[in-house]
Amino acid sequence: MSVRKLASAALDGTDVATVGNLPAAASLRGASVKFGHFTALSDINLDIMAGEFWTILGPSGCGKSTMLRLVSDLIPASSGEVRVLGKPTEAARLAREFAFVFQDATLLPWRSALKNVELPLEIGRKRGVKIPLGERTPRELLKLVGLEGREDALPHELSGGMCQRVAIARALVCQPKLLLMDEPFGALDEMTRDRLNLQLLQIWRETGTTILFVTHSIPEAVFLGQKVLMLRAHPGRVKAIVDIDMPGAREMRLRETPAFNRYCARLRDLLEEC
Ligand SMILES: Nc1ncnc2c1ncn2[C@@H]1O[C@H](COP(=O)(O)OP(=O)(O)OP(=O)(O)O)[C@@H](O)[C@H]1O
Repeated sequence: MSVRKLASAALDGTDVATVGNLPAAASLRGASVKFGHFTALSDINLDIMAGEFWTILGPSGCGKSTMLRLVSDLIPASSGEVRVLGKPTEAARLAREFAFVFQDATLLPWRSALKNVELPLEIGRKRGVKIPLGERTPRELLKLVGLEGREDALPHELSGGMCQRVAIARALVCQPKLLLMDEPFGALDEMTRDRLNLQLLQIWRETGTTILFVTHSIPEAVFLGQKVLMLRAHPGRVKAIVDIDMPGAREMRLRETPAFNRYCARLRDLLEEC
């Protein structure tokens, strides 16, 4: 069964943990998050299948970041269940099944681009964690994100977009099966963002990593996502899952097509209802 069919089965309500041999990259069953008396996320049921690219949209404070923090074991579910690659989130974290990219690149300023990318491997070795030999070395990852020749540059010698690309290379160094991205390009200018969108799609195709990507930008969500998850607020719940079905390559030209604009208009309407 293809990944796409598995995804459809999941969305039809089939228990994907038992569909075929492929576990969902992330699976949430009745998951809720409470901070004291405040419910940030309520009864979330989702299956994000291996290899898919999901974008997450929703009004400010609806729980987009909370959802990524929940999946990445930064916060526990107050009720319900969350699994990553079939494992409880803590086991998935310890097995380095996922990696996180934040809006701020959070590079160590005294380390070169290459040394920043190597950091998770060094930390892993010091902790005695066996890290699988990557298909790509840190140098090759810097090439993949378009930074060949800048390996020795310090973060202050790089632009914001370049620092974010180093952060993506660093996130990929332990070969995560799931990449969680919280507004990674939110602070960048539009042209840089567009360029990084194209590059991220190329990385996604080449690595086969599942991506969960939070954004405030409807065009960005439609351009990148195979599926857009729309959350509504108070409490954070799933408002809609919209399949983005646009044949052909995702190129910048796509943004001028009627199909693209129709998806944007539909999501704008959904957002207004949230
Ligand atoms: N540690 C915390 N303690 C208490 N409340 C929290 C905590 N973290 C998040 N919240 C609340 O949970 C809700 C969801 O927050 P979250 O950051 O996930 O929203 P978001 O959709 O990512 O917002 P934005 O789009 O503005 O970044 C908000 O009302 C927020 O104030």
